[in-house]
Amino acid sequence: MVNEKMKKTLYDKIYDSHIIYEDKNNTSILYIDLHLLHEVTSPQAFDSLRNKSRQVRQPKKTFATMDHNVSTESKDINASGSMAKIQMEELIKNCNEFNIPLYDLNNPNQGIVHVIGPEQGMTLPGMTIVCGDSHTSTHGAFGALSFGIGTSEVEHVLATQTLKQQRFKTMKIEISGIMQKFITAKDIILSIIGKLGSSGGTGYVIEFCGSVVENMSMEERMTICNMAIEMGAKSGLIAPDEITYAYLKNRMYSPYGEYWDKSLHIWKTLKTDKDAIFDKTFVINVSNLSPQITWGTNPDQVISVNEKIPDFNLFDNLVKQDLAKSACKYMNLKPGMYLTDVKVDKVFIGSCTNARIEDLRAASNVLKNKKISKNVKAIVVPGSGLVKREAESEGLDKIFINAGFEWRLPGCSMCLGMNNDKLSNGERCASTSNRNFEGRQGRGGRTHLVSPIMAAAAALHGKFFDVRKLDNSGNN
Ligand SMILES: CC(C)[C@H](C(=O)O)[C@@H](O)C(=O)O
Ligand code: SF4
Repeated sequence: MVNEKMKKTLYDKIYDSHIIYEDKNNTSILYIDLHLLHEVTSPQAFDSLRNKSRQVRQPKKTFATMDHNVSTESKDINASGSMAKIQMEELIKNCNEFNIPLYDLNNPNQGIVHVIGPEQGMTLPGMTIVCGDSHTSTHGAFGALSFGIGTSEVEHVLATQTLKQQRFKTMKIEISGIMQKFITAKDIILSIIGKLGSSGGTGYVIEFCGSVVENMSMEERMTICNMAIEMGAKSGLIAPDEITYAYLKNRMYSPYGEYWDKSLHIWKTLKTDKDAIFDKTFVINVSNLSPQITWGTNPDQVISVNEKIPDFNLFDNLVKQDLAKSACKYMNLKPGMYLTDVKVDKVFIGSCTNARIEDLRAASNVLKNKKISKNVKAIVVPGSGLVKREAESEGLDKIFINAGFEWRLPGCSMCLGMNNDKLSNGERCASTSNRNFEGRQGRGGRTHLVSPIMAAAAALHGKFFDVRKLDNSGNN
């Protein structure tokens, strides 16, 4: 148990303030402030609740959206096939029965759960937030303790608004240096995952800090926390500050009037104490960072755009060598190759990692007055209805469409291919999403994770391209 006089990390502060009960083995029951639901991981939880004749304890602290298998071409519930239809219909039925607000296909603000939570002001500093979805870590960008849970835990939270938890270890990742032009939050988090490995964060909640993080927008911070899970971490956290408050002011569910002032007062205490001790610390300077691209089937198999695919015989352990070998085979690549010599078939700009307004602004800026390669099929899928409308009001849709992209409806889409947006066998994709596992975007599909501007540059050239070398004169 943490001694009250001890200096605390931000994680400990949030954790401690939500304990309802803690036993001598440090197992706690935590109060949950916000529970987010989507169509894929909630149906069994509701069924089970119904079977036990239980109610949803706090329907007003629960929000649902349809995102994973919605069509991005039509608002028709039948458009993504029968399984998708069943899951969406179940969600509608369950939300009606239990009085839970639902962002359904016809809601103008429907979108990816991790995009709409923050933009509607549901996600607030100091909260505990859960969802049956691993990328719930995204909400940590606001200084909220947020993590993914399994379906039986979804049921438990629905019924009790609490969750059994163990205290996790804490890791501090300090990001310093200067972010050069064309280097994005995506490049930073990919390079951190590359250095620490896909299990480097296992057992930890990671607090990201340092001058680079302090200067980041909320969109950039969300990209960082979103991918903390890809290094195995329980969650990512960033202390709230003026940038956080400015983002949250006047959002739909943000506190207002005197509640805003009271909240600010509390939010300002949400910082790791000066001498608090982390279980592990990692420091990275990003001044010399180049744009990153994954070459393998795991987010930690990543290189700079100007590097060759590594000779895995030089890797220090056999497991890593084997993984790299099979990844190269699946990806149809060889050590020593440059990805800038490799053609792409599809480009996907979307997902809860990189489908927010700033991501679309950045990508469209690269595409302005240019045409994508004839050999590439490219889609842009805004993270939410709000992002889509905002982008359209700025004319970004026109830039994408004129360049040759398809401008789609919001959803998870080709991030995981649960709708019709998939890669075919052997197709290669420059994707702004967060996972590149075998078959992630469709059976036999080959995914390379990149930033939105690197994805746009790949679309223009028909192969991977160093976005820093783009000609701004209007030629590709
Ligand atoms: C479908 C869902 C359970 C899954 C997750 O938890 O992450 C999905 O969102 C993903 O990104 O793979
Ligand atoms: S966009 Fe991708 S990573 Fe995010 S919740 Fe949807 S499927 Fe999961």
